[in-house]
Amino acid sequence: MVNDAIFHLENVSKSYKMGEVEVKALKEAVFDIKCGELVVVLGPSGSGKSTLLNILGGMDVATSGQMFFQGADISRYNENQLTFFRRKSIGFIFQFYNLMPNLTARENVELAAEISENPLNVESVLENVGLRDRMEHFPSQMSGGEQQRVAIARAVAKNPDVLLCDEPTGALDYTTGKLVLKLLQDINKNTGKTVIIITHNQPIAAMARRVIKMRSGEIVENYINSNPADADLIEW
Ligand SMILES: Nc1ncnc2c1ncn2[C@@H]1O[C@H](COP(=O)(O)OP(=O)(O)OP(=O)(O)O)[C@@H](O)[C@H]1O
Repeated sequence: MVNDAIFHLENVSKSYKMGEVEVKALKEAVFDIKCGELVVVLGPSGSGKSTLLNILGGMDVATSGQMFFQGADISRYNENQLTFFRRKSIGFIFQFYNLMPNLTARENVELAAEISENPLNVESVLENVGLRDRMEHFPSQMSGGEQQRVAIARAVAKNPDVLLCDEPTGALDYTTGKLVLKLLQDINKNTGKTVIIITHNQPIAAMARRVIKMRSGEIVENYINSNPADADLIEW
């Protein structure tokens, strides 16, 4: 269900100093993301997508501007508050899964659940991502798509309000990538969690309710798809 803004950004900028040179990776970003939306942040390499994602997820802080999460001004948070915010509110899904190689699928998910305030049942979450028969397998015994499903289960089991996905299909073949997108879309529909996917892959934007386009550090478009496509039907 889509209702109030979960993220509200006001003139958020991020600069990096490279010796004498200043790189403006994000320039005066202004937008809202509503609670329960599926959002695709789209842009070419170097456009500032990861910079934006790092700020949204509390992994980095803006150089200037304000960012509100559920009404709270995150831009004023100290390190401890940011750590708590990341733990409680954000589930991260990365291109290369970032699973612990020496832990089974179940243990990888349990580890995340253990440090969470209000975790979901680990086995149910693994079942819901289609890994009932894979729980005792190690990452090296699973395909890329299965590993990404473990990573999704790990993010979901924390029971965060937001799933932040950084190129979640980047390391997967076409068919597996589509299955992962479908899973993210289903989680968004069935649980109402806000899902934010960053990608350079234009056709993926069709599955989003909100599309935020970036170029050279700027938000150049921000629009609503009134009729988002089923992830199954997207082609690239
Ligand atoms: N830690 C950093 N130090 C210096 N410059 C950085 C840093 N991180 C990003 N940049 C620069 O900021 C700009 C935006 O980078 P960013 O990684 O956010 O883009 P991106 O759209 O995610 O790219 P890609 O799709 O290739 O990951 C680039 O010019 C990049 O070189």
